[in-house]
Amino acid sequence: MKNYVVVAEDLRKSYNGFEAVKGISFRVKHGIVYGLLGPNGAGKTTTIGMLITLIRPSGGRALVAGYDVLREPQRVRERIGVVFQEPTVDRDLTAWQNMLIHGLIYGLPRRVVEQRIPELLELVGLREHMHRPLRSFSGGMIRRLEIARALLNEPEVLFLDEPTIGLDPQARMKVWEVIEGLRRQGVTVFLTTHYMDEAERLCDRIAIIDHGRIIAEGSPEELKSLVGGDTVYITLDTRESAERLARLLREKSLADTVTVAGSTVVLVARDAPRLVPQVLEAARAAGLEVREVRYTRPSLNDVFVRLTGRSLRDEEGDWRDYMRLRIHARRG
Ligand SMILES: Nc1ncnc2c1ncn2[C@@H]1O[C@H](COP(=O)(O)OP(=O)(O)OP(=O)(O)O)[C@@H](O)[C@H]1O
Repeated sequence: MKNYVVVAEDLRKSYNGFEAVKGISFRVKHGIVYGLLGPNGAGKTTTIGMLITLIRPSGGRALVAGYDVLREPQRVRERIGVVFQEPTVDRDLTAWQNMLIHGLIYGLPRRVVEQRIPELLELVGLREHMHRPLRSFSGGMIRRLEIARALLNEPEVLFLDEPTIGLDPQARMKVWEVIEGLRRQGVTVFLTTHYMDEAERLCDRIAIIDHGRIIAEGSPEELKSLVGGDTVYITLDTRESAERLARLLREKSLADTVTVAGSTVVLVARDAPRLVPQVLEAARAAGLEVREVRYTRPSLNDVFVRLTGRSLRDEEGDWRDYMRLRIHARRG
């Protein structure tokens, strides 16, 4: 257990008989960015709430920084940093004042806090705005300030609940850069998100959560390998050439599946970057003219669709659910 900063074992939460988190287990090692990825309502905020000791689990257990969230909540709180979905700053105060008050409430010595504020604001790119009231800050700047503030007590793990929700693309990018910087410095981060690009870019490991259950866990690469592989498209000059190449590739068993669509050979294989040179060499040796090669790698959304039959993208999910409801309504 010593190697892990966060351990959840069969963790559960019911709200008046409704089980929002249905017995989840995972372990987070030191120094990594760990993501809980899932659609709205999957149970992410409830899970983070239990880990940060704000929501009382109905069952199972969780250890954070080595302490039990139910039995030693105070010890847990001293060792974590938290940024909530909704900002919890005082907009009439400056960045510096917000941080100072937080540090003092935490019981840190004033001298230590005053020394750390400029360092941390530097880390999140806000040092030159230190003495401006937050009223003049954008949403992205406030989020970065909250990250800096949550680091004041040098937490063993930083919890971020949907760190870029509601931010414009540029502001999201800056928050991502801050999180990447923390990872380089070895800070352990536990974040929730429903954005798969965010999870894919930031996380070393991801647990995909749906309807209160973890349905898959692993590195982004491991998760994507569940989909079955990359798709490679090789376009030749004619259909006959494509069929000749397809026969050759089948004989060599280079790919899991080989099909022909017009003058294009379509392959599904585990590792496209390794396969493509071999395919080109086979084509060249047979005197076939390759006009275009491209490949796509599976996304985390493909993984989610494969596991649940639904898309992780909100709009699509909502639309599908809506259509399903309508179809049921008509049938009914
Ligand atoms: N205090 C509560 N009382 C009753 N039901 C709740 C409560 N809090 C959450 N829920 C329900 O539990 C389920 C999980 O909610 P939760 O907020 O943990 O999901 P989430 O994945 O974080 O989604 P979001 O990002 O939209 O908050 C949802 O169906 C939600 O309606």
